[in-house]
Amino acid sequence: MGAGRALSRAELLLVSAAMPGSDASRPATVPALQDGRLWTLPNPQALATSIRATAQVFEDPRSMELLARIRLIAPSEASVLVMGETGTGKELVARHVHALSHRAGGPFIAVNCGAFPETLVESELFGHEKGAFSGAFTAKAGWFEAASGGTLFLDEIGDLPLSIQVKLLRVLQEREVVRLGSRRTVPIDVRVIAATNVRLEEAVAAGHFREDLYYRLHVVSLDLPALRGRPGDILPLARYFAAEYRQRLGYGAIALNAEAEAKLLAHSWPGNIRELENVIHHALLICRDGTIRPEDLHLSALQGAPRGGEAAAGDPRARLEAALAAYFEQNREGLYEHLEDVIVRAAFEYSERNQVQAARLLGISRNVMRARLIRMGAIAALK
Ligand SMILES: Nc1ncnc2c1ncn2[C@@H]1O[C@H](COP(=O)(O)OP(=O)(O)OP(=O)(O)O)[C@@H](O)[C@H]1O
Repeated sequence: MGAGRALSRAELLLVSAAMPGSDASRPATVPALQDGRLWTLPNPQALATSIRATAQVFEDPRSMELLARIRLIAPSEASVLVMGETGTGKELVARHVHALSHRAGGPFIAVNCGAFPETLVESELFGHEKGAFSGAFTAKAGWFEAASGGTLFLDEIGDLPLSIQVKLLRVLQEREVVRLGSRRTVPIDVRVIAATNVRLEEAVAAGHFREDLYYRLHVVSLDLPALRGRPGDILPLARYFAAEYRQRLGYGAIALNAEAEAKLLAHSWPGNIRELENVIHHALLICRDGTIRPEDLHLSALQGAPRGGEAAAGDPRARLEAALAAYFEQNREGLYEHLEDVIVRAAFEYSERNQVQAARLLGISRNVMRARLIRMGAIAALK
């Protein structure tokens, strides 16, 4: 891997998987950058557990109703529209629908429609042929093809430009895609779950969202209540996150005292479950002798305005990008070297420390892989 070479798709995938906060909607773990490290490595076991179990807390009666509805609709093939404020668990619910459907053995692909400019979103969704536009050096399947046999989760569907909405409607009706720059139709076998945190009816009335697409997606809908509307979930979720992070951080037993619980119950949770998760994670890092007290709970001053939490905290993606830009500026010299180390290490961990598999994943020889791991101190020279 020579300096200055562009990263391949496999490498980029590994890097993005290894990035904390790689999901645009999650707050980035920017402090890691200040330690002079770009990415922390995912713990494959923790990752596997979270994906396998997608442990969920549904204890409030409203959540239990939701769970019953998920179970009811999961086996059907109908498109689903998941609605709810930011952080209410739309993606988690979509994964659950997928896991309980006949498509559970197929891929689940989650895409944030708002994260791509109009010019890119079309080729990302539907794919493109080589030479379809400047920069299309190779042909590429889009998300619809990639999700074949499984589920495509289209988050922030309300952000799709109108021109793409027309095309999406066609694809859903015809069940086939045409890659950009091609005339050939490719049949697709994908269930679409779309999500929105804006009222799509209002977007339809304002002319920002096509009515026909709205009805097409709305065959089945799941309306996720805000956390303040399901108070019975607050403490079970807090305990769940405390246990989860305690384990990840390797801490001993953790308990919330009664005053801390009362403080959690009194808050309005504008950032919903994601905010609660962050609050508990933070509390765990600063609490003493295994007890979370009210002073360990740093709650936002905002009161329940949809999307308010995120706006006040600043767009996490923008924060990460700014931090990355600063880091790139300061570390131009060793950057590629560093990226390569991250990729090699991530591949090694993903392959459960199997050198042959890791080498295969990156398309390099085992000897190169081994030499690299020794140089990085990841394995001993005489092993
Ligand atoms: N019922 C639940 N039990 C446990 N954890 C949950 C539950 N619902 C959501 N979470 C967790 O809360 C966080 C936010 O959930 P998720 O990303 O699904 O929300 P979202 O509504 O898709 O957010 P956004 O609108 O910002 O895309 C995730 O870490 C998720 O695992």
